[in-house]
Amino acid sequence: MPPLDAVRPSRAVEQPTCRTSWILSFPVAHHIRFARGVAYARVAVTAIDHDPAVPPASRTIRTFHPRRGRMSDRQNDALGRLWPAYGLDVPDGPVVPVDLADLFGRRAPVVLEIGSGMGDSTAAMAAADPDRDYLAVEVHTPGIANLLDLVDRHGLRNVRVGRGDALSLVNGLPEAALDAVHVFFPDPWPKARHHKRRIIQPAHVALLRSRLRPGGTLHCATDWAEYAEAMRQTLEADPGLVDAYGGFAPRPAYRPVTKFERRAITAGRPVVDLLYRRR
Ligand SMILES: C[S@@+](CC[C@H](N)C(=O)[O-])C[C@H]1O[C@@H](n2cnc3c(N)ncnc32)[C@H](O)[C@@H]1O
Repeated sequence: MPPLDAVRPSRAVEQPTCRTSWILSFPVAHHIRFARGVAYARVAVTAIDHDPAVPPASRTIRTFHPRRGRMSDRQNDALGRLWPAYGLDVPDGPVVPVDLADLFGRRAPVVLEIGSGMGDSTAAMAAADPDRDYLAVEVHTPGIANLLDLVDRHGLRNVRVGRGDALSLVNGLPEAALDAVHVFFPDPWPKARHHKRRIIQPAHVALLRSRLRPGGTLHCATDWAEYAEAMRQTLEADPGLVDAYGGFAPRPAYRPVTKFERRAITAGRPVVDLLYRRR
């Protein structure tokens, strides 16, 4: 079996059509279910329970760049075959409740990985940690397809892949639903006028924290020094979080070194980890 980071994209691809895609009209909420490996949408009329302490995250300012992608035949095939069983479309607009036990077919602690890129870290961590479920969220289709291919090749049953804005997905999760949230090497948006697009900012952190169980961890890593300091200040300022390490932490052994991180190391940019717990 090839190493987890051996896949290289090589061919242009259309956006996939997914059996879980649908258009929603407020106030009817739709509920995602998986049965016998097939995803389908069910109409439910439950109201969504918003935490009034959490300011709504902006729906117009995106934290990601639109990117074109190329995919290998293998990734195309993985996307077509595995999306119905492992994929979760995250629609824009109205909040859609996500039932994690339905999604994974069991009740286990869930790790949310925001911006999973090509999915190498997610696949490696999920393989090493079968007692927890991993929900990766990405907007970049080749990365999603690559992760599905890794899931297939490594026989991972504890991974699901969301396609869309992670903040929309998090809004649809119940309070305290997550064991951990990973935000590894988020886009740094270095220009001052773009800082509002950073994923680690007070409103987003409050939202993420609200979905962590008490004691659950928010783990961020970055190679961008100025963003690292801004992250530290933002996480310190959140009244519901406590620094689990006491400043920048060394890379925990469970976090694999990704291609992206290797590039940063080669370029001489030090990498820092930040680990905070929900009180
Ligand atoms: C710089 S890459 C890092 C990828 C990966 N974590 C790694 O370490 O290799 C950041 C990724 O986050 C994704 N991203 C940014 N904001 C997102 C959001 N709101 N929802 C889903 N994905 C997002 C981007 O598409 C991009 O692939």
